[in-house]
Amino acid sequence: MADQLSGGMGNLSLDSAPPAAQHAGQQPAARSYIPPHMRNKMGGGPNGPPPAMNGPQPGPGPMGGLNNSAWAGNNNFDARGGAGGGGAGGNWGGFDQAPQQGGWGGRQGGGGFNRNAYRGPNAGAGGGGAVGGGTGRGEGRWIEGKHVVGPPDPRMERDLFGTADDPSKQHTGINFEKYDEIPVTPSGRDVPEPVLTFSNPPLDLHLLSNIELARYKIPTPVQKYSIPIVINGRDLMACAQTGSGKTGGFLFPILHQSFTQGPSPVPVQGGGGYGRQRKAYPTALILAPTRELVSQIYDEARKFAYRSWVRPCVVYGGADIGSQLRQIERGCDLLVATPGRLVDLIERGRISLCNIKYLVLDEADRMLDMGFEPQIRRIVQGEDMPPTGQRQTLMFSATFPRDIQMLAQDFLSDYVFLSVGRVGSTSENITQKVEYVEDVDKRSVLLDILHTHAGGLTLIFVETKRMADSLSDFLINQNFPATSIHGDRTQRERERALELFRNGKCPILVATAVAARGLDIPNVTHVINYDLPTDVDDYVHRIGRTGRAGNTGIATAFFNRGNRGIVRELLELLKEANQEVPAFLETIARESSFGGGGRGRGGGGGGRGRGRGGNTDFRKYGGAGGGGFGGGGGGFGGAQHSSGGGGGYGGSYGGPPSGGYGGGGYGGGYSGGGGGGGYGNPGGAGGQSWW
Ligand SMILES: Nc1ncnc2c1ncn2[C@@H]1O[C@H](COP(=O)(O)OP(=O)(O)OP(=O)(O)O)[C@@H](O)[C@H]1O
Repeated sequence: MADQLSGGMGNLSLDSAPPAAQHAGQQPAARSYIPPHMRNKMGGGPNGPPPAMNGPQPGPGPMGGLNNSAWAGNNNFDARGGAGGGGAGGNWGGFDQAPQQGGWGGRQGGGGFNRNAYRGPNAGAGGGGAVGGGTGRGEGRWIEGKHVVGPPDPRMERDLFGTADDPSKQHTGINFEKYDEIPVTPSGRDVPEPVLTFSNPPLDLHLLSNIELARYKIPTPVQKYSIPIVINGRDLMACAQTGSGKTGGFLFPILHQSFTQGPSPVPVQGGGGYGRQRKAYPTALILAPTRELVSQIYDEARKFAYRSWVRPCVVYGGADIGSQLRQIERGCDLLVATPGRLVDLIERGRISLCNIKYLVLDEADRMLDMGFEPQIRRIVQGEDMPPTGQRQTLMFSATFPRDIQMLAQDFLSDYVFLSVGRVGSTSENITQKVEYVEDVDKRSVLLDILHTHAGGLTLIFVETKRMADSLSDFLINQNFPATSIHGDRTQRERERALELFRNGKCPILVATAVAARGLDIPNVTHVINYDLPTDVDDYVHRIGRTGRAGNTGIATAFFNRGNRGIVRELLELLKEANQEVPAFLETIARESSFGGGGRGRGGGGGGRGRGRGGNTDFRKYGGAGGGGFGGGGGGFGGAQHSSGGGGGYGGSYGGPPSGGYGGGGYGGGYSGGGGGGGYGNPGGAGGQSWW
């Protein structure tokens, strides 16, 4: 019974009387925060619990759980407080306004019933009582309209935040301060002024204490803008360089809002009963394309939600769904998910999106690109998620091609577009080298590089899963400590490979594009594009696995005529980032522009509106031109992918946005003859829908 009760109700975020919405900048939680400098003065060590003031007393004892019939739906039940056990509740004070009868205890045994946790009569279907917060390690609660921060947990703190010299955590590099020089171009109606520091106001004090634990001193440019934009209730599409802190860019304002506004009530019809099929009602949903990336975002969310009422959860495919369900049942306020697994959980009736206030699409262009669009549409438009205008939608990526921006509009309302860094540029923290290497020579050139490159981690990108395996086998045979990661490996194998890479036991990782986006691994000093991707945006993301958070890195690409499809864009990119441009690239670019064919995508340059320059707010610049390349391409694109119709996508987008995609190139070439304008659903290469 105790088991059933404790934890089992955790996700019943139920509240009849939502806390009075706090306006941005108000700090209701301030009382429960004890600044680090005060903790010592109050008697506790820097990490130890401060002494009790008027804070919660120990839990009410072994039978605390069922007091006052909370179980029967009679209101007085703190969902996460756990009805079970009781008694073990800690003795942590320090909240001068905290309840008298609380109890901090373990999720399983502690907490007990908390009279003061009652938050209103609308107990809803399951009688699941008050909202917000747990009594597990490192968790806080939302009680009577106030955020009551949980007690510090030194061990958890070490796990989450590491120590100052921990090599497994990313540390800012020598160029971190230079981020401040990066130009930021916001566009849209009434863009709020950026914040310059991590401070209160506007940010919640408890969030600030977590940011301090993470040793972040100043916000990165994308964070400076995203914080006030989101706090002011706006939607956002943010395009910022790889490794420049986009994760914090969405987590900080969402957590700030959550800490100040508290949880949302679960709808009465919500089916949040305590039967076997319990449903979670997260208020924030973060979608990302790969398992590794959602895990990483989840880890970040745990850091910044530490000791708060917000409980982050993560779900992704390829892993045991049972344990993910159990995790969700213990409480799920901020959900990080891959689209496929989320759809699965929705179909099983275990997650409702009706309470979503914040929707984040990380790596949004990838998410809306090939493969993911149907699931995203289903999640965002085909279920019970509140529509645009009633939720905030945030999209982040280092690249935002215009065609994807067009598509993304369906999910946004009156949004601000943020472009950080020169348009679509890569970071100058990354030294980019391009070497001419024929396919047959790639292995030996790679060995030369690996022999001379000392120290740090090396990430090698190849195009196919089979190549990833065969190249890593080859390297192992050559006595290089290598491993591989790709979509055909099991989740365990993928995790293990990343772990070995991260901790330096296998400092060489051969990867397919699955590792291209978002992964934040400290000390990756070299990225090698053994096979170049066909899309220059993919190249941008891949090389962005190095040179993060102001650190420096090297990116080497093996280029030969088979890669001429991206030669123009690559050239442009190198110039933009002040990199050395080898003469052969110029030559091949010239050849290409005289009709050398190419590989469809952008053979003639740009097309599809994706050319360099495709990362500006398309509302501002209209659909025209694909960043200067678009118009001219004509027929190159058709050569390989198009079975008819020709035209490639050279025509690009003519005309202003309202005029739709003129020119006709886009729909045509890539799909093999769809032709004629529109950005329909060209059935691109490999039979995969582009959308
Ligand atoms: N304000 C900050 N101060 C110091 N370090 C920061 C700050 N913000 C983020 N970081 C660190 O910078 C690194 C890169 O951040 P993050 O992974 O969010 O980058 P990103 O922009 O999402 O990159 P990508 O485009 O590759 O996904 C992380 O290790 C993060 O901890």
